[in-house]
Amino acid sequence: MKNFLQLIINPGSTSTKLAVFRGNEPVYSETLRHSSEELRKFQGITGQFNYRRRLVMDAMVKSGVQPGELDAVVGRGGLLKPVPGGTYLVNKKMIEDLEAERRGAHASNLGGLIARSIAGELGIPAYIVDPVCIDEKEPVSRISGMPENPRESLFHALNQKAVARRAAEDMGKDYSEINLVVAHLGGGISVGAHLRGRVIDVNDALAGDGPFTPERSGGVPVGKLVEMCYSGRYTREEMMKKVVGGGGLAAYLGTADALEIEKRIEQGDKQAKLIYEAMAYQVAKEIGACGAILKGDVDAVVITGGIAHSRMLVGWIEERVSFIAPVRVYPGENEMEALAAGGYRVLAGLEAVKVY
Ligand SMILES: Nc1ncnc2c1ncn2[C@@H]1O[C@H](COP(=O)(O)OP(=O)(O)OP(=O)(O)O)[C@@H](O)[C@H]1O
Ligand SMILES: CCCC(=O)O
Repeated sequence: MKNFLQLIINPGSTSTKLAVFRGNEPVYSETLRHSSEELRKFQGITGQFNYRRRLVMDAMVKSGVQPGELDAVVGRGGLLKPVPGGTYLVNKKMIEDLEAERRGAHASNLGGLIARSIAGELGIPAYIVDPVCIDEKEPVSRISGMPENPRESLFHALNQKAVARRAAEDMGKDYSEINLVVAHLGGGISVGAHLRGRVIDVNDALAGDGPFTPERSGGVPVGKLVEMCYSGRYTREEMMKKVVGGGGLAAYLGTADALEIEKRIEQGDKQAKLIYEAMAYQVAKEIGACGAILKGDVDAVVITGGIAHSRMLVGWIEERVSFIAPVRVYPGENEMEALAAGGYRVLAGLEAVKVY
């Protein structure tokens, strides 16, 4: 393995994670937390660009790594037009789309913007890897029943692809020769059908599609939703908050923290158990749907994300889906490693860089 030095930047809604990787080893890592009071001072997400860039540069100084030694800067991206999976060069067109928030606002948009800004000054390439807008869906999966409102692909592509590759490796296979159902269970939830290395269907984790999550409503009865929107009882912002940010576990139980909910269940809270088990039920139902999409030809069901740490929740899911295929659990997310690996594959010439 060559010793390429990469700066990795992963902006989330409340934090910016950064790391420096030499080859595939992290030599420095830090999570910069941003309070909501701090972020409120800025105009939307793009308005946070200078603030977060400065924090990243300060952290670089602390790390002792000389910027001049870097071979590439890799950021997590971004709400762009739909693209196939891979490592993309951050080019002018991508910067224009990210700055204009052409597909929407998302913290990961800042990944490409900050990466390009730092790399540009150093005369080295900036990349993004497996952005949330990866779209490998089959045409049939896009039909929703409402022509103006097709089903789109917005999901935890970086972690889903990284964990799928890892599961394949652990099974002694190549990702491109097996079929997997991958469920990412975090603040948002996405469940994807991976057919020989392509995510041919997945719920849109941002639009209120699929299972409910710690803080999102997921798919709800749509007729009643329309009635609520026109009832005069809620503003547009209040309705959006019910879908993303204040839905799911947070709406029923007042917290999005699965650990806190498990504590309540252990103390005998029946309502907490009902709602938490319902989330597992909906995830299992979505996994079953992906099993049908793959025509039952599934090599493994893979469960990942922060909540995959939970034996209770994973146990409930396993009870319902283990008939489909063996269940493999990879708790947490490996986004920093996945970004570094994507940059490395291109720097080492193992994979061609994609152009947006
Ligand atoms: N050991 C654990 N057992 C159960 N739940 C856990 C554990 N550790 C974290 N969680 C839960 O995982 C959830 C957060 O997951 P994660 O950190 O993957 O989300 P995120 O990164 O904020 O969002 P996303 O994954 O959608 O990008 C929270 O509900 C948290 O309580
Ligand atoms: C769309 C996937 C990332 C997120 O949940 O914000």
